[in-house]
Order: sequence, then structure tokens, then C-alpha cells
Amino acid sequence: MSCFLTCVRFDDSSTTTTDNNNNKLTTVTGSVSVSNGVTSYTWDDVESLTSNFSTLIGSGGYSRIYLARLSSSYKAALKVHVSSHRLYQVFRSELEILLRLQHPHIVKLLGYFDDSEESGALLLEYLPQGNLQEKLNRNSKQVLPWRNRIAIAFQVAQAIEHIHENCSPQIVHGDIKSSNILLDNDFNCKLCDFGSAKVGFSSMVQPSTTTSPRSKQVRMIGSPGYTDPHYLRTGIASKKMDIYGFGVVVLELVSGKDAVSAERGEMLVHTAAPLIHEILDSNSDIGEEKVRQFLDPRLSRDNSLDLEEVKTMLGVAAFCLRSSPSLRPSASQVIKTLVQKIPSLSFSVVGKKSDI
Ligand SMILES: Nc1ncnc2c1ncn2[C@@H]1O[C@H](COP(=O)(O)OP(=O)(O)OP(=O)(O)O)[C@@H](O)[C@H]1O
Repeated sequence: MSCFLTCVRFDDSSTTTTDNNNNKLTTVTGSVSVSNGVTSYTWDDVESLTSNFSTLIGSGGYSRIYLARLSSSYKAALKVHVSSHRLYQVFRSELEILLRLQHPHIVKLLGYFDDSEESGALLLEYLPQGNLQEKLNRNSKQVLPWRNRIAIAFQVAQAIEHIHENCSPQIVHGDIKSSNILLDNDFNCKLCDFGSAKVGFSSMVQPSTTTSPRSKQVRMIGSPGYTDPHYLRTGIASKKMDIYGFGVVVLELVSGKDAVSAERGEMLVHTAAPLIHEILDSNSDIGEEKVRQFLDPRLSRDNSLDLEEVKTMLGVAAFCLRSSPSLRPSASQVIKTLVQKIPSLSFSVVGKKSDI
């Protein structure tokens, strides 16, 4: 994979360019164009693009995300990985994967900084509405309409299908959760954070825990409330662990609840377990009353709400959350079910052509 990073081409003319609206982009010294229109930046560039890291827009376990400006109207997000040798490997892995990906529902890489030792930063397209978890939060001023919720589920399924089925070698994201789903102003979504992703054969390999005490310190991937119990038991990362995480996201979209409740620490998959069992036992045919009890109460005045669609979403979640990974659907089966049962979604199917 390292060939993606060695195909670097110096290009003096790239320092002044224009965006889609013909606005002049910031001239940065020392930047270098690499493949797919991605630019390699120096640390001075990074400081200037972020006005010395003046606006923090997000943070995660391993990084801080700052607002960057490529022109007065063209914003970007700069993800700076915490400086350490181990996290440098996480940065490199995320960079190499993003360099290979181009999909309407996967966050776009615009550039990066790499000191080749322990510091790195990714310049990403900016998603102004933040992440899905914040949008679904009860304290969010705006209630995300039902129509947008089904579109988001559908778009995330398309992003997962792309990495699982259209990329060679395949990619397992490893951390599908609502805070890794970013929203634009129209509430279209993009999957982000490929820091836990596994590529190809490595995604099927169980981490060794037998050879030495040091090798027992395997970094488990995933986040509380979303982690596939099968992965927790075996340590084997597979595509079906992404499908499990997707199932939890669908429960969040329907219920408006967090994957782990902030007040009581209760997991949504546990709260939803009786309903899920009933769906699996009765083959989706559950009573309206039970559906309404689980549904986000803020949707009660939403004209776009359709209880049959809610049942479809719950049925999809139930199958994605089955304890045996082999009984969970693939991403393309999820897409097929959604299109069959919610015909309005078929207008937004993204072409299947691989970009890799
Ligand atoms: N391109 C972007 N545009 C807007 N906001 C972003 C962007 N990228 C990240 N963010 C914000 O920063 C948060 C953290 O980003 P990200 O998940 O990539 O960081 P991380 O360190 O990998 O987190 P984690 O702890 O999940 O591994 C996101 O949930 C989102 O709120």
C-alpha cells in the first residue's frame, strides 16, 4: 500500500488554485500535489490554513479537529492526530485508506501533513452540520425529520457496501457509530474516521494473544454500545462487525436515543432486545403500539412519518444485530431491502462503479 504515498509529484503551479465557485484558494508555500487531487502540506501550511488552530470543531480519542480555510468561502476540517509513535501508525493507516476512497457518502480527503515520524494531520472536506449523534441528541434545537433519517440509513449502507464489496482489497471500517457519520446542510451524510479500519486479509485475522505477554496488548477496535459481541469474544474483525454497528445506528435513528444512555449507562441494544426478538420471531409483523413505544417521541408531529417504514427500519436493525455474524445481511442485502420496501429511496441509489 505504501506506493500510494511514494507517487509524489512536485507541482509549483498548484500553490494557487480555484474552488468550484472560482474563488482563489489560499496560496500555501511548499505544498505538493499527490494523486487524486490530494495535496501534501508542510506544518507551516497547516498553521496558516487553520489560523494557528483557532477553531476547534470536534475531538475524538486520538485526534482534534480544527476548522481550516482554503479560501474565504471554502472551508475544510483538519484532523490532527495526537503525536505519538503508535498513533502515527493510526494516522498512516487512515491516510492510506482515504487516498484510495472516492464515494459520495465517504468523507473526502483534500490533503495531509506527514512528518514521517510521529505527527500527522488530514485535511478533509468540511461537513457543516457536524455528526449524527449530536443531531439526534434531545438537546439539539432541530428535530431530524423521518425522511432524512431513512435517507441517512440508506446512504450509510451505500458507503459500507462500497468499502465491503466494491473495493479490492475489501475494507472493514471497524467503528461504525453515529458520531462517525457527518452531515451536510441538506442532511446528506458521509462516513468518516477510518482510523480503526482493516484492509483485505488482515480484517479476517484474529490478533495473536498466545506468543508473548506483550502481544496480549492487542488494540481492540470499536466503541461502547456499538461493538459486535462476536468480535469481543473472538477478536476477529469482519465485515459483519460493521453491519452490527450499522444496526445500532438504525436503532438510534428510529428511537432518537444514544447507543449508551448518558444518565444510566444502559445500552440501546439491551433496551431494544425484547422488541428485536419479537421482530425476529414474528418476521417483522409487530403491533403498532410497540413500534410507537420505541419511536422517537419528537417524530409524533412529523408529517413524513410512515409507520410501515419504521417497521422496515426496525426489521433491518434486528437482522443486522443477530448474534451469529453469518445470519446478518450484507450491506447490499440491506440496500435491496430498503429499496424494495421504501420505494422513494430508489431515486438516491449511488452508482456501483468502483473508484479504486
Ligand atoms: N470533516 C469534518 N467536518 C466536520 N466535523 C468533523 C469532520 N471530521 C470530524 N469532525 C468532528 O470531529 C469528531 C471526531 O472526529 P473523528 O471521529 O474523525 O476523530 P477520532 O479521533 O478518530 O475519534 P474516535 O474517538 O471516534 O476514534 C466527529 O464526530 C465530528 O463531530
